[in-house]
Amino acid sequence: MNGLALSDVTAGYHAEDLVLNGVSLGVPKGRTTVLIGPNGSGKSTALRVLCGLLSAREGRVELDGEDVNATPPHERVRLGLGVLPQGRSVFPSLTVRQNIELGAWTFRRDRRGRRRRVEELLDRYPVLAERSEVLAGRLSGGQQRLTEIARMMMSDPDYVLIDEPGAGLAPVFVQDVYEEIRALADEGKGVLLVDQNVRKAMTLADYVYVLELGRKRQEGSPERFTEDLTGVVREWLRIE
Ligand SMILES: Nc1ncnc2c1ncn2[C@@H]1O[C@H](COP(=O)(O)OP(=O)(O)OP(=O)(O)O)[C@@H](O)[C@H]1O
Repeated sequence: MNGLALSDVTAGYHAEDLVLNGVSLGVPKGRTTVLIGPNGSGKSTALRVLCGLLSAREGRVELDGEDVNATPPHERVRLGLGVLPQGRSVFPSLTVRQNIELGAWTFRRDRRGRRRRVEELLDRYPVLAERSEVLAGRLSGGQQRLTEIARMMMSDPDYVLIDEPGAGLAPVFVQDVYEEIRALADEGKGVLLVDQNVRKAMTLADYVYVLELGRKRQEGSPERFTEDLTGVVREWLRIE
């Protein structure tokens, strides 16, 4: 079956405790799937299992029908997975172009292909093209995040995992980053977005999963949640 999926997955960091407890979710191509839940509910852990930084103890991790639980992260990139991790991950003392080139794992034996792909991405993101030889540390937070997106796009992934894309960004840049995420789904990629900014994430969502204490609590179309979003969030925060 096409899609990226967790099926009945249990996972944890220490032998004695489980962080994910029988979680199933699916990320189809061309759609934005949003994963929300209170702090510590296991959202980032689910992303780690999907990208291969943590193995599932039980259950299946599927990429287009193939069980990839034992497949290392770099191989998953080759199979079509892209990751935008939480927090800043540009190298400030490298140029924008060099930062983008760092996503070239799939082109490591193809220098010409690598150069061509960097140029394609600079064409796609004119803001970065204008600053391609500038050190990434001198860019605004929004431009740094865009550089990270361009780096992720070097391998032209089918699925992208995005963790808290607006965190640490000034509000004026947040909207641009969400627009870019929308564009990724519009061009056919399967997007899995983990976000604390529930309202913002809902504006992009085609389908929503709610995690609580490592279990799937609810799932459905965003309309279902927007009607009672305040109620859901109040419940997390334990507001009476
Ligand atoms: N590297 C780690 N080693 C040990 N425990 C961890 C590690 N990362 C997360 N945990 C624990 O796993 C649980 C789930 O954390 P996770 O980061 O997946 O939650 P989250 O839903 O993404 O939370 P947040 O919204 O705060 O980012 C928490 O209890 C956390 O303390």
